[in-house]
Amino acid sequence: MSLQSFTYTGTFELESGSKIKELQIGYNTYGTINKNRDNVVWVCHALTANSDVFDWWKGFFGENDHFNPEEHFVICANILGSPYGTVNPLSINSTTGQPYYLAFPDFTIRDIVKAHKLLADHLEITHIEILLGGSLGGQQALEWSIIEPQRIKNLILIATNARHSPWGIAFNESQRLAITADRTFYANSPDGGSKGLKAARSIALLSYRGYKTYDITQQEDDNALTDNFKASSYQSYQGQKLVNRYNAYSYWYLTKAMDSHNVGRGRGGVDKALSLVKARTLVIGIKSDVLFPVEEQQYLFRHIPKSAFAELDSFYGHDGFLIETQDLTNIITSFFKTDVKGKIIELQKTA
Ligand SMILES: CC(=O)SCCNC(=O)CCNC(=O)[C@H](O)C(C)(C)COP(=O)(O)OP(=O)(O)OC[C@H]1O[C@@H](n2cnc3c(N)ncnc32)[C@H](O)[C@@H]1OP(=O)(O)O
Ligand SMILES: N[C@@H](CCO)C(=O)O
Repeated sequence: MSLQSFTYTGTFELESGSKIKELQIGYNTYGTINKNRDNVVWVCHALTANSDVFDWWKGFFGENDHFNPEEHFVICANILGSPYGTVNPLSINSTTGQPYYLAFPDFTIRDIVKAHKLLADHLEITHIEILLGGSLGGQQALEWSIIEPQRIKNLILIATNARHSPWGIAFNESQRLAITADRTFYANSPDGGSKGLKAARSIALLSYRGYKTYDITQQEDDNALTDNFKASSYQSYQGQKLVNRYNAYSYWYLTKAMDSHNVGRGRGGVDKALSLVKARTLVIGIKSDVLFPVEEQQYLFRHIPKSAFAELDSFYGHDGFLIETQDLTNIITSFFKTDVKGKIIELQKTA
């Protein structure tokens, strides 16, 4: 179904104590909820995706895919701060009548999840059969499973972590430095900071892919070349591709939200928080992921009570979670066929 919208008319209080009035949330649904209300699949999207999961996760979500509207009622909501239908820095601040831009309040992964909860309540979804997400989406899914263990039956965490790492924060800070080096960022206009955003995305790409990805896809045949390399134009192209569909303000705030992720904050530490997850959990890591290395998912596996672990082999690195849809389908199919506790799922490769 096309983009739908829900506006929470109460005052939405953020973890920082700041408040947002009239929280608008854009979301997509696919399929129909069944009589027992036990076919809900809720997807938490990653950094720059949107609620149209049938568009960006094709091969995994779609008419003829593993998660299809015939069997499942799929929901994906645009996250707080993202520019695809939910309140974000380019939205009009009802108090001033002007767009927020840099007056948008800082928010955390917990605030993003709090908005998901409001939407779930509004849609009367008391039971989520499967909650899943990769990367920043996995951070939300994990956080949600800790605060509402009764609502979530199965949890699938892909290429994610319990607490954002110093390495991940450093990548985000370098991207923010690129954005703020573009002084137009402070102009508070829809395309402010575009050049900075382009540079930021090219930095991010280095963490989403890896040496091997570039070696395979951007290798030169011409030994005589001294300039104008494919790898250079690729960086520039990917940076511009994001500028064409996103804005520097949402990106800046969302990278800050990612940095804030720590399930142990105020809960007596990460291990204690992970022990609160009641969902039957599948944790998937990607061998070549340099941003969320597989040790982070093994850690989740060791500390979430009813969990299984699988490793996915992809030369794409972290972004493999968006691309290796057949392998994801195979792993998830195996997971739902077995009753697992502390099980390592071997990936069954299809020819
Ligand atoms: C409204 C919307 O568009 S929403 C978009 C949805 N996006 C999301 O949800 C975010 C999540 N998705 C992603 O991050 C990405 O789409 C991924 C990871 C799934 C795939 O990344 P892609 O950029 O498609 O793949 P890849 O890294 O192979 O790059 C291919 C692109 O780079 C171009 N390219 C490849 N090599 C070069 C080069 N040397 N120089 C210039 N361009 C190059 C290709 O022509 C291709 O261009 P296209 O995207 O216009 O077709
Ligand atoms: N490529 C992903 C970020 C990595 O999780 C996105 O742009 O959402």
